[in-house]
Amino acid sequence: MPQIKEQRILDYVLQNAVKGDPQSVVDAIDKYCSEKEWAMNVGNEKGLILDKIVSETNPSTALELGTYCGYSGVRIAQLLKPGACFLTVEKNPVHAAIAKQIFEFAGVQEKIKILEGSSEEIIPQLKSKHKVNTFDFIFIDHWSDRYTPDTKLLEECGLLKQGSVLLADNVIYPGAPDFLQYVRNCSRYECTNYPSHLEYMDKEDALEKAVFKG
Ligand SMILES: Oc1cc(-c2ccc(F)cc2)cc2nccnc12
Ligand SMILES: [Mg+2]
Repeated sequence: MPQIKEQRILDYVLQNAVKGDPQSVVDAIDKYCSEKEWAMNVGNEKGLILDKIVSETNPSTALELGTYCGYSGVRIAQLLKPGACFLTVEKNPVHAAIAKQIFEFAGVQEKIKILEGSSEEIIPQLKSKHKVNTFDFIFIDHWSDRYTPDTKLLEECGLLKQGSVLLADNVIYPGAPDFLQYVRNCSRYECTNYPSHLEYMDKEDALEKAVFKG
């Protein structure tokens, strides 16, 4: 019995999903986390909303804050057009290592680059070190107390352009009240709320989309 939950999730994927089939990896993680052990993947209900917004945005450049085991990274990567640049930031090296193996098994490792470290340390390096100009799409799913400071940091670092789409998970549970207050009261954002439920639970949650107006 592997010692940590994330390793057990990876083992379940390796034994139950189909190598090179991203959707089977997503489905296997959802099956394990709804039947065996809860984990903080965005899940299928919110995941379908994520899919719709990624497809509508059709980003050339995408950023994810909070990789965890790579569940949302696989969902996003499978929707990206060829040649799109997708970076995902993960502070926890153990989780980053699990996500790397999930991406490789799903066959999306060529589409996605994991940046290990804290968002506050990595965001200021994105233009210089990672040759990024601006992001078309950003999925915010790390720690809710970083949502607002990192959004401001993205603005200050010139990483947003007119039309950049920010999509934040967990704005109801665990909650990101200061982020909602910031983007909903800032004239530079056009906000839309997508009511849903906490992954694998009946608890209410929601995604918030904030489109940067420039
Ligand atoms: O989707 C999520 C859910 C939770 C979470 C934790 C504990 C609970 F009881 C309920 C929900 C934490 C998260 N942290 C970072 C990114 N996403 C998260
Ligand atoms: Mg989340």
